[in-house]
Amino acid sequence: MTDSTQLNIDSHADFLPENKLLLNAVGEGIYGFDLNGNAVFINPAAERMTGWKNEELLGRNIHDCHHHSHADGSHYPQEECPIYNTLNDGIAREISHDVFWRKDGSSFPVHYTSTPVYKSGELIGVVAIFRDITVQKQTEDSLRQALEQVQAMSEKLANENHYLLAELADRTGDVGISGESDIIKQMISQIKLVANTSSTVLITGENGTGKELVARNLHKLSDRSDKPMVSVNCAAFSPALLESELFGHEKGAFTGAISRRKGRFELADKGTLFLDEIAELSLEAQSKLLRVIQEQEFERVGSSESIKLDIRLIAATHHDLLKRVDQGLFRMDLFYRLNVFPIKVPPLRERPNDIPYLVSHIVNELNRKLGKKLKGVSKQSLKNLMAYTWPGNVRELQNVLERFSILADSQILRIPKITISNTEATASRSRTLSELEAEHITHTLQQLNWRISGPLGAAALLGLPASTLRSRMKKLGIQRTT
Ligand SMILES: Nc1ncnc2c1ncn2[C@@H]1O[C@H](COP(=O)(O)OP(=O)(O)OP(=O)(O)O)[C@@H](O)[C@H]1O
Repeated sequence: MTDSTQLNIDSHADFLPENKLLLNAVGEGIYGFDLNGNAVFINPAAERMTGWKNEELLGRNIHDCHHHSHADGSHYPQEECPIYNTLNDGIAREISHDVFWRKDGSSFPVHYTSTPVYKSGELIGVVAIFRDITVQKQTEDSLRQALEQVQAMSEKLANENHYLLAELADRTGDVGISGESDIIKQMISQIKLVANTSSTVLITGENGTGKELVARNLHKLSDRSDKPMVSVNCAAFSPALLESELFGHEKGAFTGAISRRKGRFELADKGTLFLDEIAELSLEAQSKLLRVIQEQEFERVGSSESIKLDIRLIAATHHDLLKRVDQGLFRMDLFYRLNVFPIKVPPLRERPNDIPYLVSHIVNELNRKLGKKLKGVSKQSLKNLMAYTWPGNVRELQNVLERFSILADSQILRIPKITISNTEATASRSRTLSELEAEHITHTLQQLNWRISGPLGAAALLGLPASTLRSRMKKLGIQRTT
């Protein structure tokens, strides 16, 4: 039997390597065993690794010195030792999950081979060659740990992503418009009809009715849904800033333009641009917008280079735009360009039957937001909510439910009758809108002990910024009475 897994030598003396220099030079530890399992040579690397000296082991059965226990400390009987098994059956072995023990009682992981040695076809001993694989094991362990961490992180990210997508789907999904009234069903079918075209849509409706929600659904149901929907609230910028916000600017186009900046039009290319509060655009910005719509191209502020665009435009306003046209505040040609497909979002008072659906949707959202386990509202509460006229529409409903959710001490919300104060007492004479508004604001303030701002303040309940509420109070002459 001659193959690469056995050593063949001519004389017993040859079992001791002729070239001691070579034996001394190799980095692997080498033990030679005779047929009785006694050590016949030990190289310096083996001495270094185990701490056992040549003279301590020569002529001895050394399993008990360096191989007496498994890594967990349990006894390692000699009959099971691969090196001694090679002595018995002459079969070479390669082992990588084992430990050798040092003289000082510590152990180290080893990779070793046990190779039979033959002389004239007869087995005369075994050579064991071993390597300390501590560093390799440490590297493997840290790699495994790193992989486990990466896997845990990737699972966490996947879960978060799933959660965020679910939240997003709930906020903006194609079923995110709650309501079963005919008027809402009709609006949803209009959305589905026009979503997948490139037609410009003008969404009108009172504050808080869901115009932005409609815009998100139009984008989501369109074939542009994998591209961004970029929103701009035209009321949030001064005319000069709005222009650079929409069209971007070149470096140095005006004081403060320290670098070139892309505008929202460019960012929305191939996607949807949602211009909220469109009635607030200055006449100058209206002219520019008209040109972009007509020519599908524009220039950055401070540049003469035209940039081509492919944009689906959606605009929204709570104003009566035709009235603004009459007043000379809005360009008629722009109005007609925007009003290609009008969608009117009905006020909540025209669809009280949607309130139960909205309440259930909003309570679910509040449970997530506030970490509560609310089940809904009581029957009487639902009646009370359906009897109210909701000047602030769905946003006001959200605010009322949030306020009662924060205060709730049971899983079923109890909401008292919500009234515009003194409605009954003065019902016989018709009142102006300002009077009604003043009464409603005063009543709300009284209920909240005249707190204006903060989550439990009147501004939040009325769905207005605190600054707007203060200016409305000033205008309507409302002062604290209690
Ligand atoms: N039918 C609906 N189903 C579920 N949520 C709705 C519905 N309508 C409105 N909402 C929610 O009410 C809130 C107000 O809606 P949104 O911001 O779309 O109103 P808006 O008309 O754009 O208001 P504003 O004119 O003040 O900007 C949002 O949180 C929106 O998700």
